[in-house]
Amino acid sequence: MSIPVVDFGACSLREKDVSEEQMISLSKDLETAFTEVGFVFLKNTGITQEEVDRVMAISKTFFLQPDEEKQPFSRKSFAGSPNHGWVSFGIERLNPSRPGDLKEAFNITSLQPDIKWPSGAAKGFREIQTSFFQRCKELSLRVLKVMAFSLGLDPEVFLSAHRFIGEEGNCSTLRTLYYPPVKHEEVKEGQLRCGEHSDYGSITLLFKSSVGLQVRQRSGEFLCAPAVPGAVLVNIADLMQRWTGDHFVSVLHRVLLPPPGDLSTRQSLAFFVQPDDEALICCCDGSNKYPPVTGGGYIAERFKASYGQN
Ligand SMILES: O=C(O)CCC(=O)C(=O)O
Ligand SMILES: [Fe+2]
Repeated sequence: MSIPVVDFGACSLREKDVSEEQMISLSKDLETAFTEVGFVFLKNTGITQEEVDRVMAISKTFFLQPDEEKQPFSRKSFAGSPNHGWVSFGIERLNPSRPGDLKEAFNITSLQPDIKWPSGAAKGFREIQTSFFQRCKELSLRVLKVMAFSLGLDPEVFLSAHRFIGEEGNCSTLRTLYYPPVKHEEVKEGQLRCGEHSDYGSITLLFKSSVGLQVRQRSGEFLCAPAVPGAVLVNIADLMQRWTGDHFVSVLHRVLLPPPGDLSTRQSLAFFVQPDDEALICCCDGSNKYPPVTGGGYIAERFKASYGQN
């Protein structure tokens, strides 16, 4: 089955109210997508292509600077926010059995006033990224509400565990990714732009500049995600699968290399939604299939498993 495209217009950020009828129809569409594929394209979310382009443009300006300019913002150099900051090229392996991913990234996890931000050539970076973070937060909360409705749950069930997105006590992250041109003669065996992985938290919003993303289907085969202009790709992450007793599925995905000779760059923006650190996540179907876990505890374990001591 391909990734469904759903019109989210009724719940768009431009709308204040949504009728019961619209909610029923939308929630059915999301439920089907999240149980069968784990991914959905949402059209008419209220987040415009111009907004996305602005974030990508300032991000690219940052990434194209020499490494010395980016070094002061390295991940791990922000006390109290270990995931915040710049991840240099080739360092991360989302699939630990492959060589390093051919990408660099900047994670925006902390919006605290004392955080140091890039300036100079990347003037405006802070304002553009933080305002996009807030837009993604608003959209995520709307999606979580429809998801709860689709499961016949109290609409607050997910929202009440996501009270502090963008504040202390919640590690939701806006990650801007840059994939430079691929020099095929230097690529190691098995190396990709981004190795197979599933995301950790509740849901992820993904905005991308071009094709290359593949999503694993039930059959085990990887399916190319098409370009759907203006749409936001939303996927279920691991903690949400656990939360729903495996009803919604979190699936592997990866980013392939471009064909030899194609020297284009690629960019994407991922908004990783995580529950609050203190939120207690119990299977929402009452099945107790998995023991309760706190949002913060679960994420810390996952980071430990994939990064070890680094
Ligand atoms: O760049 C992309 O299209 C996907 C990135 C991704 O899946 C991730 O960073 O978790
Ligand atoms: Fe991902």
